[in-house]
Amino acid sequence: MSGTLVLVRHGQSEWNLKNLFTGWRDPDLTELGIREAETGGQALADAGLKFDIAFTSVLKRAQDTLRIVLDKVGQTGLETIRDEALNERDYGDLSGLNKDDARAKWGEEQVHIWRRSYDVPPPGGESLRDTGARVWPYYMTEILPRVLRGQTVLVAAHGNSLRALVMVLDRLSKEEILKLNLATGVPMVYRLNADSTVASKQVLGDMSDAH
Ligand SMILES: O=C(O)[C@@H](CO)OP(=O)(O)O
Repeated sequence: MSGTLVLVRHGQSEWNLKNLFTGWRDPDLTELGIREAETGGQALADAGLKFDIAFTSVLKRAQDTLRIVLDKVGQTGLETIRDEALNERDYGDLSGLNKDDARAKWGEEQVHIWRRSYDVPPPGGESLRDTGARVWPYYMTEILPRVLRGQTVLVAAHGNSLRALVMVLDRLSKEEILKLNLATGVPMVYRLNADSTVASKQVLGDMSDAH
């Protein structure tokens, strides 16, 4: 066995609450989102996890979640790499629109296809496959080598950038990943084998609803 990879989706954001497509827009966490991050951080502290390095996106909701988690595990100021490769899927022209208004305008089915198909991008935006096309290489070159050297690495990111990673780690099919909604603020702890396959996966509590 080599190292440990912990993935955590940011807590609820203002735009999750308002039911808006968010993508690369940059809303803050809500009070609930802050509490979700605290709960996730406490679960990591209770599990006795200590990190060597953290990764996050360039968006506030993921960075704030990371800061709260690091505070809970007693590692404020841990070396952190921020990269837009870990950003949420770009929602293109849908960014900032209300999800129900979009359903009224384009129909339930079309909006569902944009939100949950594997390779149909929303207008001007990214599909999950497009998101994976930037997340996977970043994982391979920046994150995985550290885990294989035995480090414990924390990644605080987004619903869809993390779904792209979970798809590969859990060997999920396109159909399976589309059904998976990651809970906010709930850490997923992966222990990896030396050949980069998953030795074990533990989800630390599952008290939060996915959005
Ligand atoms: O709005 C977004 O950016 C994402 C995540 O909240 O939404 P969806 O559930 O459609 O992937």
